[in-house]
Amino acid sequence: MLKNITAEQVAQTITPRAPKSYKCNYGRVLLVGGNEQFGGAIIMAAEACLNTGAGLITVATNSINNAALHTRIPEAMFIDYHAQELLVPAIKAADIVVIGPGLGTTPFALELVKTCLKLLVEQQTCIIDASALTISAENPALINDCKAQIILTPHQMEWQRLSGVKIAAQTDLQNSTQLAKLSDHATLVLKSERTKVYDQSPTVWQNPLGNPGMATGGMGDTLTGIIAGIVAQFGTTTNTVNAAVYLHSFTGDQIAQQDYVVLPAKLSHLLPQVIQQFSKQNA
Ligand SMILES: NC(=O)C1=CN([C@@H]2O[C@H](COP(=O)(O)OP(=O)(O)OC[C@H]3O[C@@H](n4cnc5c(N)ncnc54)[C@H](O)[C@@H]3O)[C@@H](O)[C@H]2O)[C@@H](O)CC1
Ligand SMILES: Nc1ncnc2c1ncn2[C@@H]1O[C@H](COP(=O)(O)OP(=O)(O)O)[C@@H](O)[C@H]1O
Ligand SMILES: [Mg+2]
Repeated sequence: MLKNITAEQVAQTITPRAPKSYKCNYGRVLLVGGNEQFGGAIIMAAEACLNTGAGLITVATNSINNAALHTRIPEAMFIDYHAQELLVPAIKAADIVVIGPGLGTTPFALELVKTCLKLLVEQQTCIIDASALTISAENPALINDCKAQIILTPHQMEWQRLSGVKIAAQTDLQNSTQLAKLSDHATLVLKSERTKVYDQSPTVWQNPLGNPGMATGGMGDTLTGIIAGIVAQFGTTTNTVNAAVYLHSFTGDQIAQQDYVVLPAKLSHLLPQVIQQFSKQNA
């Protein structure tokens, strides 16, 4: 059954912060990605995650990206992703691990995906995006064996690679069947001009918002960061994933009222205001 995500559901999910709280109440997120070529992808994901309100953010990336990361968001901590002795404890300490934006598909990237997916446990959430999806397409057991709660965020070509379902044949029934084969505890955010969210139930959720100004590089990296930030604070459920998808497009639509193209950085900067607006609706 196809249902639209609604503003009311989002407002119910995004609750105001408790006065007696501190950073560790809002989730510890580790973002892994960004090679020599694609550092911007993991920085955009981290910036969106920060602006969504995650309590503590660490970025494990190529060291070449450190200066750019800290120029943009000094709030984020940095780990060189080659440093196993730092990476392994960071994976174990995280509530949420994002893997893939700008990671590339080299043998080293494959080793990183393996390290993350094998170490994670049931209480953690892993958001698998971009290059990590392409890598998993070649190594499907990685997702199947991962114990963490899984959120997959493919665009249509990434989903074709991962599921084997051709873009033209990506109907709800096919996607649900293929998702269940990949993992019995994964949520699928299948991105398009009208993104749909699939869990292991017969209900498929459709995002009613979004605009073609959002068709620009980095927009999916930004969504990944928002999903990480929302689930870090409000738990991993279909509702929280839906809320993140909705907030991303809602913010993009606000910007497109004036702007021809929706820049990911601008979307990220508007997020704290938009999320505050939703949090106050049921206060
Ligand atoms: N500033 C940066 O550093 C950026 C780096 N990026 C990274 O670049 C790497 C490759 O990702 P890409 O997605 O660019 O490349 P992919 O090769 O995974 O996907 C692009 C290909 O898919 C096809 N395609 C079909 N339907 C599509 C759809 N609905 N949306 C998108 N593509 C569709 C395109 O024609 C193209 O051939 C990833 O690691 C990604 O994170 C991107 O996130 C863009 C920004
Ligand atoms: N025409 C469109 N209308 C609405 N949303 C769009 C449109 N084109 C792209 N998007 C959104 O932009 C994002 C693109 O994701 P992705 O292709 O992974 O980007 P990138 O990897 O470059 O960051 C998705 O969230 C998608 O829903
Ligand atoms: Mg992408």
